[in-house]
Amino acid sequence: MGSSVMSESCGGAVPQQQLCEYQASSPDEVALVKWTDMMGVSLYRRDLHNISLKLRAANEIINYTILQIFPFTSESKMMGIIVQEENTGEITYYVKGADVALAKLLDSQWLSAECKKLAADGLRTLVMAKKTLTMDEYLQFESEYKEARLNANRSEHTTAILAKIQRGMTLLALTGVEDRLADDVPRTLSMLRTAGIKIWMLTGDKLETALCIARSLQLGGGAGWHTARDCRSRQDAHALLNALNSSHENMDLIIEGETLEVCLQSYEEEFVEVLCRCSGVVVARCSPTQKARVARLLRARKHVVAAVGDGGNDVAMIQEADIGVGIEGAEGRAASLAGDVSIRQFAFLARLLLVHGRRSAMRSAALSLFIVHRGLIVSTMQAVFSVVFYFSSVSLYPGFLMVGYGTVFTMLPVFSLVLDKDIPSSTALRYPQLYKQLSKGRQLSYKSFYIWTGISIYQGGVIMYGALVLFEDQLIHIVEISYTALILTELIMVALTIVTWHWLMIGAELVSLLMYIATLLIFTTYFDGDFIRHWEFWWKVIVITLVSCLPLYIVKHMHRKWSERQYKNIRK
Ligand SMILES: Nc1ncnc2c1ncn2[C@@H]1O[C@H](COP(=O)(O)OP(=O)(O)OP(=O)(O)O)[C@@H](O)[C@H]1O
Ligand SMILES: [Mg+2]
Repeated sequence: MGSSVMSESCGGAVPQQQLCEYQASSPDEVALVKWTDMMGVSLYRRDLHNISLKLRAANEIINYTILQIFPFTSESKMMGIIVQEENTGEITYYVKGADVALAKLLDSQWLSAECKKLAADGLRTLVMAKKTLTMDEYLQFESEYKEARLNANRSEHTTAILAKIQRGMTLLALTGVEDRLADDVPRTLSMLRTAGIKIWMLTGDKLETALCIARSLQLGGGAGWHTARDCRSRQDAHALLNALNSSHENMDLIIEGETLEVCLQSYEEEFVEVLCRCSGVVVARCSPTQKARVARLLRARKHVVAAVGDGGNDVAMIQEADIGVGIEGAEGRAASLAGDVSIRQFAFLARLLLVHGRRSAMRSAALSLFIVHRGLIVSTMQAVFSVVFYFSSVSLYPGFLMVGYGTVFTMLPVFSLVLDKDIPSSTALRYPQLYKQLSKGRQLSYKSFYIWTGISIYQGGVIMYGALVLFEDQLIHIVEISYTALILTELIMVALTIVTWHWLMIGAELVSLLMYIATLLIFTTYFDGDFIRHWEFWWKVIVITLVSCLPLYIVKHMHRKWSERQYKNIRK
């Protein structure tokens, strides 16, 4: 009955089961249509205006004309359709939706008890109901509905008109569809948890279904699931907050979207604090806006939020989060189009975060620090030069050399750092706890910034002071020696930083070096060509470069050996 269920190429003499592929906005609908097919009633044809059903046993085709469709919205949590049977002319209004929504229309004790039973088994429940309308009733409804849709306050008016024909509906069926988890989901979640990531599940499902799924996913890591009781008022929220505050530190909490809303309205700060203390959080019956709100609340408290979703109802949350990950799958492409990153399976999330995420954080940090280093070292040299020459404003290097320094001589090796891999992918996946180190922010902290500032000042000072005071008195020779030492220092520093060599990195280093040697030989205006051929030039350059780089190499080597022994052990 779903407006979005479509059957393709079902006509003709070919047995339809072999050709049909059903498509729908929700996988539940496909499951239901496939099930009726197995039972002998198949969806034979479906277009915008007609539905044909085939009763296999009687070899009979029943045609329906679609009179109205009421699409699913997360506010109403149901969808409806009005159809007219072609032969009898009977008009029927069918509705299917969440039990909470339909329970308001049906007076059935049986329904809620059965729903709970199905949900406790982890099944996604849908309730179906129908009502037969006379032609007069339908025509009156149609004209009122049309009018309501033209009204400025459209949604309010249409809801009121719909409520009118929804009176006196009869329960038709209750279905429970298993939302089977993909194979690797529990393993992926446990890897992410080991990586220090807190996992919250926000779902539109019933509380019982959500709890069952959360258990099978082993989502909680605490002392057991605590179900937050319903809250309707500020007093309820206060009582709940007190109860939660006094309960176990490490509990796992499951709460309904509406209750969460009430609690947040009155005690936002306190409640978010309680939620953050829990080791597992599940919000059931969560509307798309509530999902987005949760992401916003956490971001406002300086947590980094990655939202992962696969349905249209996750789009708002994905857009609200720091990192939105959309999964392309049975529920369409809305989430994957909205996300910053799109993946095909939930299991790829582990690789996305633990390998690529970790690596890009490391690489961005290394690149940023190197760019600081590259700029600061040459500024220090200019400063030393100016100070020695009585604060004169003479530029140490002519513009052409400065351009060369910033581009062809150093750019390729520095940028090739984005190809560096500190550990192989398999190791990053085998030891998710390595990801945890990122959260300490050591890669790009004030400390690392100051260390690199210190290194730049030391190296700039050594190169310039060495070239000036220790060895030379001719300006062109000072320029030549210091500039060569500077380029070599930068190339050596890149080489010292690289952990895993990529052939492009070797290429970048060699190309830069060759370019520089070629420049030395060709541009004799800036360099004294004869001096380069002198052994004196080279040993001076080598001594200065060694003094600037060797201490760093020793310190770095010792640091790696001593302080990161644990980390080094797993670096294969
Ligand atoms: N196409 C539909 N027709 C009728 N009812 C639906 C439809 N889609 C969802 N529902 C009902 O509305 C409820 C809320 O749906 P919603 O799409 O917000 O979340 P969900 O699909 O249950 O879970 P998730 O957030 O994990 O995707 C569902 O649990 C279901 O009972
Ligand atoms: Mg859904």
